[in-house]
Amino acid sequence: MKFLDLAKVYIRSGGGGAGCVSFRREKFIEYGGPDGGDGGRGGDVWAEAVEGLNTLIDFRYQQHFFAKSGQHGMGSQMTGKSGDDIVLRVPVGTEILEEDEETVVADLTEPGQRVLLAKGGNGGFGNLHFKSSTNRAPRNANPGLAGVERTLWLRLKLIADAGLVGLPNAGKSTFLAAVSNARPKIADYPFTTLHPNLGVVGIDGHEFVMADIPGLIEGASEGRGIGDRFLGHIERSATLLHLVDGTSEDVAGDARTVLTELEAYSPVLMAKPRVTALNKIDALDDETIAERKAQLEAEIGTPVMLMSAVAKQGVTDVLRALWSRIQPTRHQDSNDDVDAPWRP
Ligand SMILES: Nc1nc2c(ncn2[C@@H]2O[C@H](COP(=O)(O)OP(=O)(O)OP(=O)(O)O)[C@@H](O)[C@H]2O)c(=O)[nH]1
Repeated sequence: MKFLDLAKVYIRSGGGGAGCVSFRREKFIEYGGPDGGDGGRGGDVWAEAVEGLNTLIDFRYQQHFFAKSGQHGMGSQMTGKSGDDIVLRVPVGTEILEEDEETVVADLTEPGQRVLLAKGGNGGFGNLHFKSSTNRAPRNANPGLAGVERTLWLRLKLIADAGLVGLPNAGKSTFLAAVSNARPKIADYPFTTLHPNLGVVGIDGHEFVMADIPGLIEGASEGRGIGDRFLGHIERSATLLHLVDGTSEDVAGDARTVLTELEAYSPVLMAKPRVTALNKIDALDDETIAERKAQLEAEIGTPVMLMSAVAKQGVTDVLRALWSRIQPTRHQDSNDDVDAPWRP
């Protein structure tokens, strides 16, 4: 699944139709009064958050959204037809920003939430409207109001329950593929994960969303590598899974690198409940496993779980540990009814 988290769209609401100047013309009726109808309203452009979407990829193929203008008014008091509204269907969690990429127009956090992005122009009045006691044959009508044109950014922050962090090649993609419905690209070189992937994980009858974030490297929070671009996606998640490659000679140093980056990027991320797992234990003998587990625990100061994504060893325990940290936040969400994480 390809993931696009930023999309630029050009929108325009429809202009209003012009009012009509017309007079009633019928046989045997002389000086029929004005009967010019009003112009139709132009179509609005709306955005609506819908469930079941988790990327903005559709907006890569279509970027222009122009609503139709209203039709002009006609004789015999006929109002012009209104232009149809257009609705941009976006994933829940999409922010809409002005062209400057900073000013927030809307933050769509609930399914069904709608925001008017550009209002269609009103139709102009036909000459019927201008009839008065002093002017029984008005020859004036209003033009319709013009539509509104805007350039906007759509920005999607993934709201995953669990975020996967670790150095490139720690095995994050392999793990996500092993435990979820996601099928990320897996390869034996760093930075395979150019786009974060989302997967739905099932454990003991519960489901949660896990996001695979491209590998962090030293200096990522200052803009090196590509991990930093995606750290924002996991800012709102309930917990993090830190995977450490057990085949590395320096597991403590690897873990330190990742934690330093998290700390530098955001204290919020650092403060999240975290599960740390030593991965790829299928490739190690027992002695090495024990040694590296001890080194890692000494470095981070919390217990380390043992796991192999490939051999599916220890995986269930890791998922249970994650779920035990996610569950309390779900409870809280349903009570407060605010900022509920997105559910597929
Ligand atoms: N032996 C062993 N190899 C593993 C395991 N998990 C992953 N690998 C291998 O490690 C390499 C990297 O795995 P990925 O899942 O692509 O790693 P990643 O952390 O997603 O890497 P980036 O996407 O580059 O950040 C691949 O060759 C995997 O086959 C495991 O449990 N055991």
